[in-house]
Parts: sequence; C-alpha cells; structure tokens
Amino acid sequence: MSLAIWQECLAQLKDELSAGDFSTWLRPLQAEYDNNTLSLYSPNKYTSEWVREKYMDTIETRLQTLVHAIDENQTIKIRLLVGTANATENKPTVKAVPTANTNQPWEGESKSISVAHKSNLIKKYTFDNFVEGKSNNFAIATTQQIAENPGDVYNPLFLYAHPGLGKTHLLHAVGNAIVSENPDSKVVYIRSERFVQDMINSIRNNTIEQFKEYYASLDALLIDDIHFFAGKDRSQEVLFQTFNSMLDAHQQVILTSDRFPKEIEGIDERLRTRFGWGLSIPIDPPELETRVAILITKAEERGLQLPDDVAFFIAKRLTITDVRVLEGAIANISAKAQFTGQDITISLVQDALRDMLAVHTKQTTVDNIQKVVAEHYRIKISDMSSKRRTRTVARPRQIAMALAKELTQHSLPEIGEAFGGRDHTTVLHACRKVEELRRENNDIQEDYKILIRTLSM
Ligand SMILES: Nc1ncnc2c1ncn2[C@@H]1O[C@H](COP(=O)(O)OP(=O)(O)OP(=O)(O)O)[C@@H](O)[C@H]1O
Repeated sequence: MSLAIWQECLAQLKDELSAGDFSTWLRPLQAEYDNNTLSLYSPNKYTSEWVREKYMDTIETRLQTLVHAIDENQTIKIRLLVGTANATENKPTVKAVPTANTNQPWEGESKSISVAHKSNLIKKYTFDNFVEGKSNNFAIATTQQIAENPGDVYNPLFLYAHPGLGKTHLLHAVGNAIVSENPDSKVVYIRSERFVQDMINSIRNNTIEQFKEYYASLDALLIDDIHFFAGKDRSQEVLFQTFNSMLDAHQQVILTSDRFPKEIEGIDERLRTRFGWGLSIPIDPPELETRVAILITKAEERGLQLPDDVAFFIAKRLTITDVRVLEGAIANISAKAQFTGQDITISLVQDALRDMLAVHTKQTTVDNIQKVVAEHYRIKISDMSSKRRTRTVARPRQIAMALAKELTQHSLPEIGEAFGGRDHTTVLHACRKVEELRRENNDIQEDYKILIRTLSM
C-alpha cells in the first residue's frame, strides 16, 4: 500500500465536505506512509485539535473501507501529529484500523475503487445554493434550460472558468435537477482523470466495448476538467468516439475546463472543434455584491448569521477569484466564533482572518495597482501621477483609479491624492467612465478582469 490510499480518501472527502472546510482543515495535512503507519501532520495545534474532533472518525472510517476493499486482514496505524514530516512537536495519537498488505499495488489495481458506474452526483450542489450574479447569470440560465430539456437545447455545452468559480457546482446542479425532474434518467458526473483511469482499466481488462456501451446508455454525461486530456492521445480518441455517438443520439454532454476550448493545448484539433460546436460560456470572478451574497449564503449553510457590514468588510478585502477562499474565510470565522462564543463582528473577523487579510492587503495597495496597470499597458509608473492627458496614458490611469476604488479601502480624495494630487471628482468620473467602457468595449472588460485577477493572486 502507498500514500495513494490517503489520496483516494482525500478525493472522497473533497466531494463530501464544503470546499472551505476541505481547504482549511484537510488540505494542509501532510501525509507520510511508512511501515504500515499513516502519519498525518497538521501545521499547528489548533488545526490538529479541530481535525481530531471533527474529522478523525470520518477519516478512519473512510480509510478502513478503502483498505477492506483490497484485503480484510490487514491493519494500518493512523497518527495525527503537529508539525511537518520530519519535525514534530507532539506525541502522536495512535489508532489502528484494518488495512491492505503493504506489498500490494494500489494504483491501477483492478480492484481499485472505481466510481464510474454510478451517477456520482453530489446532492449538496444545487441551483438553489448557487449564488447568482452578473459574473455567472448566463451560465446559470443556460444550465437551467438544459436541465429542463436535456439533449435538446444546447449540446454540447462547454463551461470554462478559472478554478473555484463554480464549474463543478453547476455540473452537479444540472445533474441533480435532471434526476429530480425525471428519476429514471441516467446521468453521470465524472472527472476527466477518472474517465481516463477507467478507460485504461477497461483496455487492460479487455472490457473497452462495455465501457463504450455504458456511456452510450446514458441520458447525460457531465465531464469535469477536460484539460486533463491534454497530451493523452489514446484517451482523446475514446473520448471523441464516446462524444460523437452521444451527440448523434441527442444525449446531453456538458464539459468544463479552465480555459476556452480553442486555447486548450495538447488536445486534438477535431476534438477541440467539436467542443466548440455547441455553446461555450465563461463564468467570471464574482463582483463585490455577489461575493457578499456568497459569504452570507455560505454562513447560513453553517447556521451562522453574518451581518451585512461584516460581509461587506470581508468581500471588499478578499477580492479573490476563487470562491473557495470565501468558503475558507467562513470556515475560519465559524470555528473562531464557536471556540470563543463571541458574536460575529468585524473585530472577530479581523482576528480570525488575520493572515488571509494581511496577504491580501499587501497586494492591493494603490502603489501596486499603479505598478501592475502601468506594466499591463506598457506605460511609465510616473504617468499614473503625471498631467499628461493623451488617451494612451489617461485611459490606463482611469482604469487604475477604478481598480483602487474597487480593491482598496481608500476614499476618493485619498485615491486622487495618490494619482498626482487629483480631485476626488476626477476619481469619481474615472470610475463611472470605466464602468461604461467595460459595458461597451470587450477589450477593456477583458483587460479589467485580467488586472483584477493579477491583483487578487
Ligand atoms: N456562485 C456560487 N455560489 C455558491 N457557491 C459557489 C459559487 N461559485 C463557487 N461556489 C463554491 O465554491 C467552491 C468551488 O467551486 P467549484 O468546485 O464548483 O469550482 P470549479 O470551477 O469546479 O473549480 P476547479 O476548476 O478547481 O475544479 C464550491 O464549494 C462551490 O459550491
């Protein structure tokens, strides 16, 4: 057995826990496997206590099930420690559960815990708990139409977005909606890695025809993270055949990727063209109001009441492009509030999110915004403060002012001051102008999004 068993366990828990809980508590654990012992290292005592209290039982049960699937007569020890792999502070807690034979291969094992032959739909991801905003309303409207008429309206549908903007959530939401409308329909969600792995196993076991038949029998196939196919020629060929026969038979296919179909490198031209045959829709990073709504919704899901001013406080500071960061923030706040028994106030939030906010504030100073925008438009930083009014300089300056307004806490007069002592009305005018330009001019809208992304990383 190898560390793969822990990875499989993590992959399962990732589907079950909220992304915030997963990335706050489980992702930071470092694992080490040696001599039939799985050691999990948490970065600090606080995380260790939380993991022990909330997740240890689940982790053990999960590992036990995985191990039993291979061999019922083995045992493994699980230790939860504070520290990193080679420098621990605490005495370990040792717990024993049955496990696999150490010499037994895990990867590619024909007994591997394949999930291809079930829907894999995660019930918690629905349209109801997907917060709508300008950044995603087109994607929501389209997927809802598909849910009502799978196979008929937009086929295939291609959703693309940066990580953490809700592609997976929407895929499950469509799947759940189709099944709830028609419980007999066969809908399958599958990650591309799993599709490839199942295909390899089928080739190895001489069951590729059954593999193809299985996909031919579905009403809807939801394939996540299609960029994973890059460079995997044989898998692309099988995907291409599967895809073609499904589209010909009006079976719904929805695919997601982190980029526009034509931009996925390492994918055969025929396949890329086919991806683009239906509709390709982006999901953009959530704007301020949507971030606020997401924070409030995620808090409600934990039974927490997040006051509006606190939600705005967080959303203005965490101008992220990955919603998991917002979920992580809520997980931290929730833990802090539970531990201390305090109400959720801005001061509690400042305390709970100290590190997160510090990292973020460092990046979103007006100076940094000016630097990043100047570099983007290849103008001098000094032109951010100069009196020059030619458009090549004035436009980027206005964009930088609008970004400063959106991403920092500075007032209009303070921003004006930072841009060569300009009046606050000039800043206000710049913000309005940029808003108008973003609506009317796609290039500016794209530039603006790229800049926000750069400044949020
Ligand atoms: N608009 C939204 N409303 C509510 N939750 C959201 C929204 N957007 C994203 N999320 C949440 O953020 C987390 C990450 O979303 P998801 O896994 O769907 O992203 P993704 O685009 O598939 O990311 P990746 O490319 O890394 O797989 C999920 O828990 C999801 O519920």
